[in-house]
Amino acid sequence: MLYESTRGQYGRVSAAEAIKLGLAPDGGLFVPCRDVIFTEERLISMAGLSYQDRAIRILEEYLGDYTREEIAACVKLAYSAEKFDAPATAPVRKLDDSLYVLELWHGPTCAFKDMALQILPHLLTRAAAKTGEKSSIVILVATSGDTGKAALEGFKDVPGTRIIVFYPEQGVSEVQKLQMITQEGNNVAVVAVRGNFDDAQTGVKSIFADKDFNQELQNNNYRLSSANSINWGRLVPQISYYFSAYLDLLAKGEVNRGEKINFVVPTGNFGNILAAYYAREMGLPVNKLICAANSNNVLTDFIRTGVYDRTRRFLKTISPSMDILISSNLERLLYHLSGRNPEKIRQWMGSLNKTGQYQVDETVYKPIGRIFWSDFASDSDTLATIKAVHQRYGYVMDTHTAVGMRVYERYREETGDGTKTVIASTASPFKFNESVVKAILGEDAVKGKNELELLEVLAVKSRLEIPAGLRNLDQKPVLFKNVVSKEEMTEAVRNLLLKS
Ligand SMILES: N[C@@H](CCOP(=O)(O)O)C(=O)O
Repeated sequence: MLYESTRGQYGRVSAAEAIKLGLAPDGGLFVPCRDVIFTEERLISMAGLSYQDRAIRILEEYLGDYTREEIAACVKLAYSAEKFDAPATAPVRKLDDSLYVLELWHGPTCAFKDMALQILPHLLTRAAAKTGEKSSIVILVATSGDTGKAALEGFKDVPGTRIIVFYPEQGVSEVQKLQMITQEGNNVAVVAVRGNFDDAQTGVKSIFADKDFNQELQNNNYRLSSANSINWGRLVPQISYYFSAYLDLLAKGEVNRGEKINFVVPTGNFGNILAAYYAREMGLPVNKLICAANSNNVLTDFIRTGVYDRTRRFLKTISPSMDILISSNLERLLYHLSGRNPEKIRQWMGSLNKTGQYQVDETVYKPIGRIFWSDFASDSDTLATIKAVHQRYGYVMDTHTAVGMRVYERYREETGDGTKTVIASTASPFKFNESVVKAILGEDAVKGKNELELLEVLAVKSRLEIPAGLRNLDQKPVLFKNVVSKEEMTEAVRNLLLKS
């Protein structure tokens, strides 16, 4: 399988090259050059397999220049019992006869990002070897909270790599921040940015685009790559869990052969839902992909109108990982739906850059309406949903998952569609415990307590164990205190790599 850039100004590359580069040098995103289709028979034959074996079947379709043994070795290292505290890796919980929750947060950092970032370092180091890379790979990450910690955990102490994570100084939860600034490892760095996630992501993308700086890095034996979902190696492992969820339902007799289901995906950078789109295109029986946004509802407006407009106030919400107005992965969807038209993509992305807006044409807008449905949930909706779900099902969900749940309720009210539905649960409730405790126990329960004290409160109330990765965070030394403006991000990278 070869990969091409959505902007059409860079040659086709192997999977290893695409993963090593992260972002295409013309500013585009790498996408597979041909479609991958799983027949119904093939799908059914995977129902009895473990998560690991299902993942191998998906990955080998896309990573043609890796042997099955190499993929299997990467999968085994990534999805082991030491790393994931659920035997099923990504278990599906049943809430009622037509509603299920796919828990994607049983990895070391308690967010769905582990599903990809536990395997990406193995894929990337092999990619470097396959492409004869001599330089150290420097992973630059922009995070709104979850990707950063998951990438640090995945890449810490990986030989031949360095990792630098930029996060919005005021834009992540206390737990998320502590997880990152206490990160140990001989190749890691964490930098706060005065600004929001979009500033951090735009800053990272402009470092990738800065030819002189990249040359300077090359002269010092460094090559940049990415661990955000702009990197195909981040996205492709995420396809596996949609297959796995469906196969679990099939294996348990919850769905019949060929029966379609809906997926609800809380999303900000459009990576998670794009992985679900690929799964659907590959033949997974999916009816609707329900895109759940928070009050930064740029994606909802886009899906409803075909107009992408980021010229609006950036809001800080209680689902901070989704506080994003520039959703990078939408570019891949538009590329596919426009019939792989790089001119159109350049036009729309150019307009987004210049004016903050673009409008897609009918050929793209129509299939979007057929495949996707979208709505958003405000913070008060989110809190009310956590409480209602806890009362109704005894199930505790985090704020991002609750956004998904609320949007699903609206979907049902509006469409009457009773298709079985799986909500992608993107983070452990312990990670956003302040809002979760407030929702379930009321305002007074959080008064005067920090998020680390609230872990205990939530553990008692939910009768769940505090995940290992979140315990004792306050006793770890803070190792990173650097704060920069978005204009200083390149200099921060230079200082970390070339001057220290
Ligand atoms: N929600 C993300 C933002 C970056 O998204 P990614 O999927 O492209 O890594 C975060 O938590 O950092």
